Amino acid sequence: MAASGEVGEKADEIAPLPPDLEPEQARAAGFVIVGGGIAGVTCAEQLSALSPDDPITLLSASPLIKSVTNFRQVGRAMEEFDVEETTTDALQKACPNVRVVHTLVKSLDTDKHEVYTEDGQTFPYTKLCICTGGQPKLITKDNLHVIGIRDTETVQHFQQKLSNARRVVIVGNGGIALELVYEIEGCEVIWAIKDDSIGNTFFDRGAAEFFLPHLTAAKCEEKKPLKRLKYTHTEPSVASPKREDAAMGGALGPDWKEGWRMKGKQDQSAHQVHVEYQCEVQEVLTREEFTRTGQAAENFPGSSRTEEHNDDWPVYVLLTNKRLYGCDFVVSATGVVPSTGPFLHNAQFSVSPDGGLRVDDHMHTSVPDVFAAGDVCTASWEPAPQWFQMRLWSQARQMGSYAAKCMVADRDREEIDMDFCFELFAHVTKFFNYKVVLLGRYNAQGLGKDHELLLRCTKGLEYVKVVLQGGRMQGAVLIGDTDLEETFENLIINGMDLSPFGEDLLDPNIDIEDYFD
Ligand SMILES: Cc1cc2nc3c(=O)[nH]c(=O)nc-3n(C[C@H](O)[C@H](O)[C@H](O)COP(=O)(O)OP(=O)(O)OC[C@H]3O[C@@H](n4cnc5c(N)ncnc54)[C@H](O)[C@@H]3O)c2cc1C
Ligand SMILES: NC(=O)C1=CN([C@@H]2O[C@H](COP(=O)(O)OP(=O)(O)OC[C@H]3O[C@@H](n4cnc5c(N)ncnc54)[C@H](OP(=O)(O)O)[C@@H]3O)[C@@H](O)[C@H]2O)C=CC1
Repeated sequence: MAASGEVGEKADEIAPLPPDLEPEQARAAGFVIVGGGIAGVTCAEQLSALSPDDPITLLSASPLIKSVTNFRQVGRAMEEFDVEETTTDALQKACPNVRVVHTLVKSLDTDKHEVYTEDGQTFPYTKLCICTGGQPKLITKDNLHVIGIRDTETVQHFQQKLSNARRVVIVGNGGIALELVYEIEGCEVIWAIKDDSIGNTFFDRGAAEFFLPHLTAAKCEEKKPLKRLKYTHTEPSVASPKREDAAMGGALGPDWKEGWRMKGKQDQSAHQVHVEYQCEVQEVLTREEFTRTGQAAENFPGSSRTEEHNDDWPVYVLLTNKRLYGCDFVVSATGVVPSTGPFLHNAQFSVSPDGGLRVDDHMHTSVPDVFAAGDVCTASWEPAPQWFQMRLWSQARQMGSYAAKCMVADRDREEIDMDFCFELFAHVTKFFNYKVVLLGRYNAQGLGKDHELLLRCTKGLEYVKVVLQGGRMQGAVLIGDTDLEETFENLIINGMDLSPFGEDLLDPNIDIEDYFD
């Protein structure tokens, strides 16, 4: 089973070449960051803290930028925080040496150390950090019936379409799909996934079984929210997806559904989710195409829904299992493509097969003085055994902050150690209104067959899975209020031999925390 984050490849081509600028010359041009998402804003804030007298320019295509609030370090690698969309004034007030410019970057001259924008401005830099995020990787191009979700505008568009919809097809088995199938009410959902269990990106078949009843039940009563997010509706901008050459706004993140009504045209509030397992989309046809090609029910013998052929749907989705579904629109929740557009004209960039700018263990790209952080980059260093990259809010924050430290150290020609957060993968989130904590190689990613799993599950309450190899904990999935995350995080980091404990490790009658104190 594949997790979306694969272990990085060796960055043998990446050879950062610090310029021969004297420190004073270097200071004059200052730091430039492209992108006002969480990676870019965190990078700017950290740079400002480390280098309060140097000019820092943040170029962002979106008028609103992201800010992290209520940051809580809940373990050595685990963190929780709220996210807000804020105005550029707020950042400039908090960090007086940061100037935010609302503009779209068009190109870069890495020899001259200059960034060019579409409105004709030139920004020289000493050190540049690219934090341009990503865009939805859609199953089709330029099909008005197939939409992706990334920023505030795309959610608005989705919400508007949903309000008139009777049925929607959701494609993909990752974070967005998991959240949508839980949130959508008053609209039938056909969920098409490649795998044989739901939520494959985040958990295994056991955890999928735990969540399955929630696909058809009414939504759980809201517990205390894990995180709160404030989003402001924005006007179309240089970040508008309506413009062909535009960048998107900053990606949504924790609790992005709050404040958005996800209701279709039908009255009932219970979920109506039908999962089509082990299939992909073969074709998306408009009503006209469907009629023109003379499609008939007998062409789709596998389809269990013969009414598709009589009903007048705006769009039809043919799956590889030969099932056919008419629907009002399709959500392609099929991952992210790094937004590297303006930078790839510069052939010096080493790009990973997933389209990200390859960065070394100091967040340096293959181009001198150019760093990258967040969704746009691909971690290309030899990772610690229990860390891998996943395009997540938490990693965007961590990379942005670490990139800033590396930029300052590089300018000052100092050595810097890698941040501890890259020692252990840790993700705290919420699915189906349950707290979900993922630690280390939680899905035994890259461990081969030589590992064992310990499981504990109480239906409707909690699901705990531990991945062990050679008696040592390599990863864990904790669903529900298990209170085990800090202990397990320590056990993974310490690499203690747990074989003497056997299955007692998950015995609910043993207070495991006391055991290891
Ligand atoms: C619907 C949704 C829900 C999510 N939920 C979670 C979650 O619960 N937990 C979690 O950890 N992660 C979540 N994520 C992932 C998380 O939001 C992203 O990993 C993270 O926001 C990436 O941050 P970033 O700063 O790298 O990129 P982005 O937020 O995409 O920011 C990129 C910025 O660059 C700007 N830009 C792009 N091109 C240019 C250009 N040429 N010139 C100038 N500016 C430019 C954009 O306008 C934007 O401001 C979610 C993502 C989505 C889409
Ligand atoms: N709570 C959280 O932490 C959340 C995080 N996010 C993040 O936001 C980003 C975007 O989310 P999302 O779009 O869901 O991306 P994800 O990477 O989470 O999931 C993408 C899913 O789509 C599948 N897929 C890819 N291509 C196709 C295809 N052509 N046909 C069918 N299925 C396909 C992938 O399968 P495979 O892996 O086998 O290719 C995977 O199951 C991600 O970085 C995600 O981590 C989003 C929402 C919530």
